[in-house]
Amino acid sequence: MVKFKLSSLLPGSNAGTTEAKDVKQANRRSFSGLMTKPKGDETKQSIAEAETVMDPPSKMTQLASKISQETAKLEAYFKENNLPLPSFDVDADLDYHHKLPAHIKLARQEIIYATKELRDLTVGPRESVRWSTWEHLDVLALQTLNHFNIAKLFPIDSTITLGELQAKSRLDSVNLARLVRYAMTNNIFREVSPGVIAHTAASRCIAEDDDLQAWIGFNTEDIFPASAHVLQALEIYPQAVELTQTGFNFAFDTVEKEPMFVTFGKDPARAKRMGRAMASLTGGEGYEVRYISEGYDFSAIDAKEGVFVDVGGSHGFVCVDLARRYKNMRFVVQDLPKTVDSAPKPICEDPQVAARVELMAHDFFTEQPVKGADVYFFRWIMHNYSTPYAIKLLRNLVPALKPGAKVLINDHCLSEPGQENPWDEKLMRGMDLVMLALLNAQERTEEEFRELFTAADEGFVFKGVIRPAGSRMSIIEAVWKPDEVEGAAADKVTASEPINEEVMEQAPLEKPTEPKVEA
Ligand SMILES: C[S@@+](CC[C@H](N)C(=O)[O-])C[C@H]1O[C@@H](n2cnc3c(N)ncnc32)[C@H](O)[C@@H]1O
Repeated sequence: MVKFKLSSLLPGSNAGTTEAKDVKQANRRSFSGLMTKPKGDETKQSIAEAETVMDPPSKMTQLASKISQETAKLEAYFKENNLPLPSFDVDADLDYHHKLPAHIKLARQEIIYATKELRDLTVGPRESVRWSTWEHLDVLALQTLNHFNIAKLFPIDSTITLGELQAKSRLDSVNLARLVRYAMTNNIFREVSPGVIAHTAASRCIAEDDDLQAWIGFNTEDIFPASAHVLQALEIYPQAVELTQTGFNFAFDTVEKEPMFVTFGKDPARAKRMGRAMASLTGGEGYEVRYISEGYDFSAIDAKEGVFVDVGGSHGFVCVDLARRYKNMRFVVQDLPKTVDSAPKPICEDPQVAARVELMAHDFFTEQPVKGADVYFFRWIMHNYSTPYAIKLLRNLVPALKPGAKVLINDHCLSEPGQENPWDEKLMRGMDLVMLALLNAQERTEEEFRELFTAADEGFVFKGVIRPAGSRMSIIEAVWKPDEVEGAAADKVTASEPINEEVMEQAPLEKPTEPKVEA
């Protein structure tokens, strides 16, 4: 930040130059009350006073005070409510953010942004850039420790020597020690005395949370190698739209052979890990499924026992959540045969819910078989595809759509740079790059979603985007030919009719159809 000195306005300085005029202007705007020209000793005194007055706190000081103020708010809340203070200790509350009211969540967020900014300023630009290139080593340590199940090898409430830990693991002593000790720099494990390891809150999460382990496995063993091959993919295929020309394909030797989902379909363990990873993310802050049931009003559809189709709905957790809230709607969860086969059966312990949620094998690159449903829902599907493929998915709905049918996309909706809070911006733009690495796909802005529907068919009327408060994801809505809703045409299938039995009984597809993008 350039700081102008009042002394530069005095006789003998470069007053009269353009630069000096600009300086005057700058000062006049900020400090109009100081512009009467002082004389003699008064001059010096006034300058000293003026400089004291005009010296605003530096960016660093502002950030430090913000951190201090917001931390005081957060801590006061913990104390007033007898909650344990955040800590790295093994018995810490692992998800305390869930318990905070909105204004305290805001204070927590402010601390997160301000600490990052203050740290970056303090480290300085050159050193920040230099060492940001080593962030993959955090991933490397997490990958290996998770893969070799190190966190599970000793009880949460006890300690273990590195020697004992090595005896229980497949890693040799040198590699085990260096990986564990690197992880400690991120508060995963701690060394209570030389060579003696204990759990921390973070290593306890890894030891106890199977979905989190799957999330780490999927990210570090699938996304991490894929990311490391994006450069190679972009060198050869700079247009980056095809599903078989991605970083993932280069990493796993499937270039021009098969898209990632086909590879996963052939490997049940890997597919299951991805499914559990998605479940872990869905429990993560800002991604909870409740934002769909709370953020969008389905009561009119519920009242008429309407049908909701979750296209690419994995194991149906969105439908189960909706069915718990809406007691009359019926649900069809569509996914690839192997995913459908691996879904829990029954899909939920509550029979009233389970009876209304049906699983169906369907390849969304083929025509939609459930005709006349009220809602076709795509959660984390459109962002898996570049525009030509995403258009194809929407077009595959068209023969099934009745006037007034809703198409809801639940994805991130990117804002202009700088509009999101810095944490959300980083995560959402991170997801955009993950999509590039795995599938040559992308996150989209509202305008890009609008264009997607327009390009798919002019019968789609774009309605806009809802972003429930607290959610990182948005609900993007289009309605099929809403002007034709009046009269008999409105319901090709009446809402109270059962879902087309023929469709529900169709043989599961053996293999997903690989789409060919039209030129
Ligand atoms: C990123 S996951 C999203 C899952 C779920 N919608 C959610 O919100 O977590 C993508 C899903 O699409 C499914 N999928 C991939 N290709 C498909 C295809 N051709 N037809 C149907 N489902 C497919 C995958 O099996 C996976 O469950």
